[in-house]
Amino acid sequence: MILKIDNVTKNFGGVTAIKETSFSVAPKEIFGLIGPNGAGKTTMFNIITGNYVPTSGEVIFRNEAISGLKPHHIVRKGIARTFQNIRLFSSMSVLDNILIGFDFQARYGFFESIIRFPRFITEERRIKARAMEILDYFDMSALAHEKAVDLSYGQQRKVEIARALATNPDLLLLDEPAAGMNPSETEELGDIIKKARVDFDLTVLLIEHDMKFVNQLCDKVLVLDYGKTIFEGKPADAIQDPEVIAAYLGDFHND
Ligand SMILES: Nc1ncnc2c1ncn2[C@@H]1O[C@H](COP(=O)(O)OP(=O)(O)OP(=O)(O)O)[C@@H](O)[C@H]1O
Repeated sequence: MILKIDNVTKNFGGVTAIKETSFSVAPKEIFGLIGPNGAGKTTMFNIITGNYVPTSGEVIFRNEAISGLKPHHIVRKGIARTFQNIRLFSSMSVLDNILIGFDFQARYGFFESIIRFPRFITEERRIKARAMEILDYFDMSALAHEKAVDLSYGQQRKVEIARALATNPDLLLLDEPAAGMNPSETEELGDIIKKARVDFDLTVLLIEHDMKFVNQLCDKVLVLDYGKTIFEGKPADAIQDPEVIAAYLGDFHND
């Protein structure tokens, strides 16, 4: 298993956002975390990425306990994420947004970067070339010098994913990647995620409300309700499960 959530609980004052939750994600799996609003999905992401420390329990990534590590250390270990609300630097170019993802990887020191030692310049060229390759992979190289804010919503979501991939992760966390997308953008996104899993050797953990998307994309899902697991298994079985249907108040039948 690449990721193991071991009996994690997270309390905020009197609110228990996650209660004694355990699950494991296998390498190269596309794993969906689903559940109604307030179920604890984003809290779980924040625990995995080091933004929150669990009240109890442990997050194990590639056989190493990582709970309590700072977010930038966790990125270095190979976990990247996107956010529910797009967090691009809107007035910066698409390329510069991708380059931010590379920042932590740079192998030069502070003084080298000021004096612009040859090693710094070579490294800068290498990183730019790699960023352009990633943009090309997303069919967006023509947009490299556009401001992020001038892109469509679907394109901005793709840039966010591209930036996360620039950190060279083994595990990619996507928080509602299809939110606000139209059906054709959603379909394209699903294809990209499946393709990137192979081409970037990725494991994907995603939060999503669009059950059609989840059903087509995810190998496995975990359904949370009020911080507790109510279902774990195949998405096609989840949407038939009475407890899951009750928790979502029949939402699945709306599309
Ligand atoms: N920083 C915080 N302080 C206090 N309570 C919090 C905090 N973060 C989350 N919660 C609470 O924890 C519970 C779970 O919230 P969380 O955002 O994880 O749910 P979610 O499943 O991601 O919901 P949504 O689908 O609406 O994003 C909610 O009751 C929420 O109010």
